[in-house]
Amino acid sequence: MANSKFEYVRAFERPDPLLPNTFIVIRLDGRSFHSFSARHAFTKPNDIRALHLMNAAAAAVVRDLPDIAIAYGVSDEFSFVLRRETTLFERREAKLVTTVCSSFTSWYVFLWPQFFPETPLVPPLPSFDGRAVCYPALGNVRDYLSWRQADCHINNLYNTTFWALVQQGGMTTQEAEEELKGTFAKDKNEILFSRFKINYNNEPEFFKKGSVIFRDYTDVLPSAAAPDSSSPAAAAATAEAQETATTAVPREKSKTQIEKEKKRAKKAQVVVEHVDIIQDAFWEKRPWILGDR
Ligand SMILES: Nc1nc2c(ncn2[C@@H]2O[C@H](COP(=O)(O)OP(=O)(O)OP(=O)(O)O)[C@@H](O)[C@H]2O)c(=O)[nH]1
Ligand SMILES: [Mg+2]
Ligand SMILES: [Mg+2]
Repeated sequence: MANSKFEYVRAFERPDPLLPNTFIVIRLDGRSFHSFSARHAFTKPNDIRALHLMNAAAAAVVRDLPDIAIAYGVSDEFSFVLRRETTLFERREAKLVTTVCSSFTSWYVFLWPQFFPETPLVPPLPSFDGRAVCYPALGNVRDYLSWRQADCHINNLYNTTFWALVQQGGMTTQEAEEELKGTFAKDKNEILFSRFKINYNNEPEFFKKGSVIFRDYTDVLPSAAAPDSSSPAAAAATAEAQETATTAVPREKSKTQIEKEKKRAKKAQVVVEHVDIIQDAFWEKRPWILGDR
């Protein structure tokens, strides 16, 4: 069809590709969830139904998009980490962020009745903002996820103590806030234990650690954790490491390799765990998550 005289407006659109060869983290956060949670009578400090709903929506997004290597969620936020070599949507920022954000929101609303059968959604309906950040090194992504998990711990310890003072200690919210001003973690642990017989260490891992979602390849790929160093694959990996040590050219994958990986990703189970991702153990056990596998 011939171009219309209006078509020149297209030239005003700006390309927005994200930096190549970097991990892409897309973080979503619920809009005004302070009032949304009150309007829907979430239990305090943690509403297990709401957290399961967040996880179910995030797991559905991870299933839809095999390029997501891992996701981490706490409270009303979720971070999705895309593989360094992803070419999904030509790495266009707006397309990536809006797709992840709107799919997540759709799933959240769609699944709501399963998790809140007695509580109909009341407008303003839930919405989420989203942003993308590129991280060049694996260490940066590890630190990003550690930052979110450390935040989860700090907030959960504060909220658990705050609501114990209010719900069990009979304080007003203002009094509880005053009581906790300037306290350190050990003080909050002490308040919980001495006044309410709560040992913070025994609180559910779900609340203390947040939720980690990833594909579990242990059944699909038994050798993932310990590749045989004499295998052709290991030799190729060494050759590639030597090459990238001098050139750092982003690795192009063949179509067959991409197809193979897609099939493998489809077979793998998407799991939700509440585990430490700050220490090395989680990553050493699952090298495929942020590595090249
Ligand atoms: N009661 C309850 N509230 C929760 C729970 N999870 C999240 N929230 C609420 O959601 C808020 C999330 O915090 P923020 O994301 O910083 O604040 P927000 O109100 O969503 O505001 P914006 O993100 O700036 O739009 C918390 O402060 C809580 O009030 C929960 O499990 N139970
Ligand atoms: Mg929010
Ligand atoms: Mg938040």
